[in-house]
Amino acid sequence: MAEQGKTLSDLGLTAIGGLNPVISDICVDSRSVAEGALFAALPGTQVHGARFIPMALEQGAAAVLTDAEGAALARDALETADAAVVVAEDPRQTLSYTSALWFGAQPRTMIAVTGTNGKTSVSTFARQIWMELGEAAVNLGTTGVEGAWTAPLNHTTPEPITLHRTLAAAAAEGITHAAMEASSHGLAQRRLDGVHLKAAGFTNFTQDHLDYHETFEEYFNAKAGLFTRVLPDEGTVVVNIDDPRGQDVVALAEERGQKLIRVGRTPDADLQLQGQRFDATAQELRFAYRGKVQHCRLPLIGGFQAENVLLAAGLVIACGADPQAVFDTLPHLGTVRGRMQLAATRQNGAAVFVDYAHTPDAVETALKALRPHVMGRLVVIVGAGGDRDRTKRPLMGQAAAENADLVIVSDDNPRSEDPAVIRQEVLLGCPGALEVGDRAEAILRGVDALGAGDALLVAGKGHESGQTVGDVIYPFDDVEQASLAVAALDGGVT
Ligand SMILES: CC(=O)N[C@H]1[C@@H](OP(=O)(O)OP(=O)(O)OC[C@H]2O[C@@H](n3ccc(=O)[nH]c3=O)[C@H](O)[C@@H]2O)O[C@H](CO)[C@@H](O)[C@@H]1O[C@H](C)C(=O)N[C@@H](C)C(=O)N[C@H](CCC(=O)O)C(=O)O
Ligand SMILES: Nc1ncnc2c1ncn2[C@@H]1O[C@H](COP(=O)(O)OP(=O)(O)OP(=O)(O)O)[C@@H](O)[C@H]1O
Ligand SMILES: N[C@H](CCC[C@H](N)C(=O)O)C(=O)O
Repeated sequence: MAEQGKTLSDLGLTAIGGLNPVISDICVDSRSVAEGALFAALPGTQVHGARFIPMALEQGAAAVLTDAEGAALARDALETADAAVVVAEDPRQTLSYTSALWFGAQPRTMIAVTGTNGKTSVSTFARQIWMELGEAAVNLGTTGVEGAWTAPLNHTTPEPITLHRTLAAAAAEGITHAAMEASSHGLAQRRLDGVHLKAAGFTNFTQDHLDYHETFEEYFNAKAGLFTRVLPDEGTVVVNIDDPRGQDVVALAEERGQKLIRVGRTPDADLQLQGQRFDATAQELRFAYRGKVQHCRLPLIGGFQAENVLLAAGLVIACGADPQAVFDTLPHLGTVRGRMQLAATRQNGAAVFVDYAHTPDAVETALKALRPHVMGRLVVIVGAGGDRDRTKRPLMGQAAAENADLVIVSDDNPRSEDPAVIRQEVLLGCPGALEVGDRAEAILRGVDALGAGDALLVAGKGHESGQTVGDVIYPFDDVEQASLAVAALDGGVT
């Protein structure tokens, strides 16, 4: 855990004029600055944190970390105070390195996964494989810290102070292995730059977050930073080469001389998926690792989960595990919370699945993946989040209409937006759909529509436990609502 009594130079920082105070704490929000703290005044999307330097100094900050713009903005306050001032070209990156030094410990074997979809799944499977092999492992991301030690997280990739506090706490609890999700926001903001990775994975690249990244290329470049900046030269890149952008990641790794494990269906894959057969609850896999054929029964729904599992296996192998021992764990893997999770079954055998598909590609992938497990019709509930990329809404509706037999458009975290307007934008892509704003009612209607052999996919919220309307988070759980709907219609059988 963080030691008191570290000086600026212990944290890798050099102040103008050589001041080197002992630091009591590090923080990014002026409202929580304590006496003797280092305040990182970061350029933000709304405001430059340097505006709050006077407030931080009044509260007793012993040092300020900022960029040249911040130093200029707060010149008067800084000139009259006796705090140490560190000016960095990229203060977010500097803060990441400083946070790593402040908290000190990290689990000794760490990997990170990036890509539009599949990060939570891959990091969860990697953690499950490690635990099956007897390692004390966790995964960190959208679903919090899970595994041999648990803790809640508010972000997929937490900002560096929270991240390193969590990694140090995990290490103190004896955790030796950690699989992390690297979101594009986290990478763009250099949140992972102080993390010591042995391997990094790439799942796929499709549309999301165009509200934050201005172009597709900027979005890809943010993700590429995991391989070009965060992973060291001696690290291993594990990449899904079936995705068109996977080849770009291969090229980046080759440029740096990093080791590579290619995963995919094509013959040049090191870990090659050769065949899949599906039944109601599982899939049989045939795959080969460097030419040696393997068979296993994977107790998971959805063909794409096999890609995620093989990527996870590749990452664990990249960290030194014996490949055959890794493959022997695969039949023991479990469903990732809220990802193609069987939530309830009707008396007539119809199944209700909950999935976190919240991008056009994920809606298409999830529906296509369910087809071979389902004999009858496919019903889907789809909606899009407020205050997020608007351009994906009609595309999500279209993906639903093209791949399901009945589409119900409902609400999914409208946040500050008018839910009816969001639904209209989704409906542009699926004009024939049923519109049921209230999500509990939509689930009830979806379950009611199921005949024998049919299935319902409740898409978008996965593991989430709330519905955010305005500033209020109402308790809401798709899995629970699915059970309630089945109980209401079938008389208590779930
Ligand atoms: C859009 C985004 O990523 N914002 C992050 C960014 O905030 P910002 O640039 O908007 O901050 P700002 O409001 O302009 O303020 C600038 C600076 O002034 C500071 N400040 C502000 C007010 C004040 O009174 N005093 C003060 O010191 C702020 O702490 C900040 O450092 O920098 C802050 C830390 O400095 C982050 O906490 C914040 O993450 C917010 C909370 C967030 O919600 N981010 C989401 C979008 C996110 O990162 N999501 C990803 C994506 C997940 C996915 O794949 O879907 C994730 O990894 O979770
Ligand atoms: N390999 C994949 N290819 C395409 N779609 C996928 C893949 N893996 C998962 N998905 C879809 O994406 C959804 C989210 O999966 P997961 O949570 O693993 O991704 P993620 O990248 O962590 O997303 P987020 O960062 O937004 O939480 C799943 O519920 C599924 O619908
Ligand atoms: N991490 C993603 C999750 C979206 C999940 C969906 N339920 C929504 O609220 O849009 C985001 O914040 O964009």
